[in-house]
Amino acid sequence: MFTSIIKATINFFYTNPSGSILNRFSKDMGVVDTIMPKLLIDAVEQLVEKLRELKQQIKKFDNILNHNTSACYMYIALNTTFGFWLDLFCCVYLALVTANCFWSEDINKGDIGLIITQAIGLTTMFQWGIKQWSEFENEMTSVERIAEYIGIESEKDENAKETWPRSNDIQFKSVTLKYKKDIPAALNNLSFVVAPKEKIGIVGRTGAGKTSIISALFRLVRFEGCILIGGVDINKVPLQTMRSKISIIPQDPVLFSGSVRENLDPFNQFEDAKLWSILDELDLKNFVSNLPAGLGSQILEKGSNLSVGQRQLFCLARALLRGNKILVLDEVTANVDLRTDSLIQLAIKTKLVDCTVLIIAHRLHTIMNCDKVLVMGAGRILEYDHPHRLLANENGALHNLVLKTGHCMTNHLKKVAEQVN
Ligand SMILES: Nc1ncnc2c1ncn2[C@@H]1O[C@H](COP(=O)(O)OP(=O)(O)OP(=O)(O)O)[C@@H](O)[C@H]1O
Repeated sequence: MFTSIIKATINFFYTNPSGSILNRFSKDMGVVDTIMPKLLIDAVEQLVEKLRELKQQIKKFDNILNHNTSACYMYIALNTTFGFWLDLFCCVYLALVTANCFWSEDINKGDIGLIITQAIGLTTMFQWGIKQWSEFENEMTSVERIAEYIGIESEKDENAKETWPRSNDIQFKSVTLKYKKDIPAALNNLSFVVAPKEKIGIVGRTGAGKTSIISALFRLVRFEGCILIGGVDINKVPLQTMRSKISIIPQDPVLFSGSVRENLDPFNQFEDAKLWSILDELDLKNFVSNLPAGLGSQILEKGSNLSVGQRQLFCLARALLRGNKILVLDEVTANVDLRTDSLIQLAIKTKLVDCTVLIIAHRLHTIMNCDKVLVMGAGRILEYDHPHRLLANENGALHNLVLKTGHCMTNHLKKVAEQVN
């Protein structure tokens, strides 16, 4: 660089300021002399280090491969040796049998052939049996490995509270639920309290958010805010425990292919007498006892050999058996005849006295006996009070809903108005 600069044309010195030329001789030369060699050395060191690690890895791999191959080799060698000794043993046995045939005078000559072929058949069977047994023994390692995992220590469920819930009150605190980010919330800052043993009817137009309340209660969808049952945040209770303590009878009742007994008591926890008494209470006793095998009679997948009403009643029977203190009925009476409807209403009144019951209803008369009615609209609470008090308010949401349901309920409304007056 120095020689080139010395021999440079004068034009170069006109166009390049002396500071810039000095910079090449000071800073740039400094970088080339001090920093670059260090960087290069570091880079090469890293490469060498990697190569060394790679070499070690290859050694390790070779070692492991050697172990594996020697184990395989031992296995094959042992198998071959075992086969060899087995063959030898059988040969000795055959030789002894044959020799015995020749030396023994009692044996007919014609039988000798038969004895030898039978002995050969026997040894073949013996060899095959022993080989299969030894294979079986070898494969037992899989059983051992499975057994090892069966016995592993389970994670301790610190939060599992057998006693939960101590009381069956439900409290929604500012619950907001959104199914997707870019759509409006299905529940909007919802807060209400259900006292223990209260029967609450949940009504509202389609899409108002009734089912979403249940989705939040069962933690089917994530929500903001909190829901307390018995004073405990349900998010802090293990999901399995939480769901097992709330019974739900969905609109489409869940029955599976199996006996009546299995459908009522899937975990076989109750005596037949208890099952019959529940069936009796729900007016199903006659029906089941007239079936060919009583409690052992078959119910088809989804209960397709039962009417919708019977399916609902069977589900209700199952819920009653479980004895959970919180029950959710989702549009239960929407598709049933009036008799089944009144049976379900009666069961709620008489059998579920100690239970907190949430009833989502389209048929408004079904929730008129409830302690309170929650009227939903666009994910918010429009009204929440005793049904008769709500009906008395002519501008109220429930009053309007009832007016839209037609003649039968309007009469009911008149009666209520008379009672209130
Ligand atoms: N899985 C879902 N994904 C996206 N949006 C949903 C989903 N389920 C419900 N929604 C929306 O959330 C809102 C409330 O629905 P929800 O099912 O709670 O109403 P509902 O009152 O039970 O209605 P219905 O009486 O017709 O059953 C509706 O706008 C609905 O479109």
